[in-house]
Amino acid sequence: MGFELEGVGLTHGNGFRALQRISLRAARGERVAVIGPSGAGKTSLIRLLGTALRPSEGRLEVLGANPWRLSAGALRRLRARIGTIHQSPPIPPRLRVVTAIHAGRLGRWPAWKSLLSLLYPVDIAGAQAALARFDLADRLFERCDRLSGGQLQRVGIARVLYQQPDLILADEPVSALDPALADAALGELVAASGHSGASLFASLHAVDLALKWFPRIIGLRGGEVVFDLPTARVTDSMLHELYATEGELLPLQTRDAPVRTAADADAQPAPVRLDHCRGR
Ligand SMILES: Nc1ncnc2c1ncn2[C@@H]1O[C@H](COP(=O)(O)OP(=O)(O)OP(=O)(O)O)[C@@H](O)[C@H]1O
Repeated sequence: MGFELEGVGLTHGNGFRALQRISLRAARGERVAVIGPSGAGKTSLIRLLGTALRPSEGRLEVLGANPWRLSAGALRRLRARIGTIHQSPPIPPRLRVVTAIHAGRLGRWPAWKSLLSLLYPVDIAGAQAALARFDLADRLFERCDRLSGGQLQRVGIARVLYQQPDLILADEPVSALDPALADAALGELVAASGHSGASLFASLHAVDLALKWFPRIIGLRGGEVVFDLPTARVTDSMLHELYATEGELLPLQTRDAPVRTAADADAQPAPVRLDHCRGR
């Protein structure tokens, strides 16, 4: 099993209720995208699955275990099986790319190897192969603070693939990339997760990318699941309803409808054609 949530709610420390009545199940190896307007609770849900946050109520299992009933050692081992791709990778700026990639396996390597990897890169070929997937093999010894935001985001994806986790959580993994690169990087992530058999759960701002690369889509709004469907059954009207609070145009990576300007304010929005981006 990838994960299972039953009646899960999350109230943040300031009393804000970010998630409620969440019941979801994903099988091992499943690929699921979560979409929804800003503030819907996508990041909160990913942080719950990554065991960074503890549910305020309900039942949560990740990779077959309730993280909050495990001993400290077992929780550490579970976390080493989960790879999280952050929108802005938490990578110390002065670190070299090769060390940032190796950091993906620190939780899996024995202590001596982890320590050695900080002093001297222990698996240069492995790190280079992970970077090559994202056209960054030549940046292996670059300092991370000399990379662009988009390059750093791809290093963050490469690091998680190098980790070889059983569950990949991706929070807006390609938000800093231009459309062509975003599509290619997401394609690599999908291919790599398919190859390794890891479950992939990603939040995506761009609806067209979600429809193209994921066979199952969860629509989240106001901390609740609005729909949870195979991609082929998600209709354009469901999508427009999900994003109703964000205006009439859907957030797309590659927009083929004209962008609405103030001058168009009274005009009917052009329909967004989504058929071409469904299904892979
Ligand atoms: N640590 C926190 N303390 C209090 N409220 C929080 C905290 N983190 C998130 N929230 C609130 O919870 C709600 C959901 O936030 P979350 O970041 O999960 O949404 P999101 O769907 O990922 O949004 P976005 O697409 O803008 O990143 C928001 O209203 C946010 O302000």
